[in-house]
Amino acid sequence: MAVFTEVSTKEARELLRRLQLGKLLELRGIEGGIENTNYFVTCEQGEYVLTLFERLTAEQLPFYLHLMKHLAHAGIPVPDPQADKHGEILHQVCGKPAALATKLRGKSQLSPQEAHCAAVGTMLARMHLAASGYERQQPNLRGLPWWNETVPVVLPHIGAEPAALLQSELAYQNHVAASSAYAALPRGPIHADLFRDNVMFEGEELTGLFDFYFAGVDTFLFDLAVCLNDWCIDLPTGAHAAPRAQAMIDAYQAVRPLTAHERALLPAMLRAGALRFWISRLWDFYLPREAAMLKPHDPTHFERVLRQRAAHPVTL
Ligand SMILES: Nc1ncnc2c1ncn2[C@@H]1O[C@H](COP(=O)(O)OP(=O)(O)O)[C@@H](O)[C@H]1O
Ligand SMILES: N[C@@H](CCOP(=O)(O)O)C(=O)O
Repeated sequence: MAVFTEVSTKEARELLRRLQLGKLLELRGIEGGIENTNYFVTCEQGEYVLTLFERLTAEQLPFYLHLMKHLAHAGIPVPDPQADKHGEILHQVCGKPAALATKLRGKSQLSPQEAHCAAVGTMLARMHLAASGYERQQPNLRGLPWWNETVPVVLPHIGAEPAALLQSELAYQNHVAASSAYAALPRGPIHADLFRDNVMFEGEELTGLFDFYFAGVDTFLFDLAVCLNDWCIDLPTGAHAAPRAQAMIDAYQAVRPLTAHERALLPAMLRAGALRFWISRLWDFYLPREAAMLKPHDPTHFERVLRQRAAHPVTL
């Protein structure tokens, strides 16, 4: 379940009144997700998703919500946060920061084929181009500084062999980040967590991207690497799935061709993407939040992906 905070119909009605969206017809808690409280809200004006932010602060949220609005205006199918009569899109519900955004149609495609991977590649590149015009700045809060802070926190919990890999990979990524090739990578606002469960499909048509709450300014290549590491691998082994990866990369490049530096650094960013989620999963696993936290994701999955990426670099 992902209802950490119960929202009453009275509170939902009050929000709809402020947003002038008409009468509440249905309020239903959403089971998926691990970060926030989510409800489907049906009202006279349509269907929406109400999110109460459990971890992110009111200072961090405007970057994500305005990015979603910017992308929605640019024609990217993302949830569009609804404003009150003052133009405010960050609200308060049950004393927590909250947003009400349009509901996307479709459902997650958890067993993607080449056509789905191509659709993600196309939309990711379109999103990067559209996001380039977004002016607010916020770094990827799960980027290299967070890895450097968090690795020492999780190290005491894991065995000698994974600990050695974690430390050596972190050293390698610090080295890459200090290089001139890395400094030359195109960057802008990225989604940074575009896994299979954050994309909607109807058949082979991609109908939406959501869950922008790990977004931040980082390299576009890192975003592509995160997608390749989830959509284009064999999940049980973590091995690269070449046909799906080629479909995603070709579709991405048809919209935004990769630069020479991006092509050269793809193997390093595939390792960076695996390291990022290995660290966050270790952190969630060994230092879970109190109360209603769900079963954490398996950290060893991204250890396997990282080992595969290091042993079999993918070159373009
Ligand atoms: N805008 C949306 N349109 C349709 N469904 C949504 C939308 N936002 C969230 N959902 C549904 O809610 C679930 C949980 O949302 P998610 O953003 O992944 O939560 P969390 O941030 O807690 O991980 C998703 O799997 C999806 O089914
Ligand atoms: N995609 C991440 C976890 C983030 O969860 P989400 O439900 O908010 O996308 C992972 O797999 O570790």
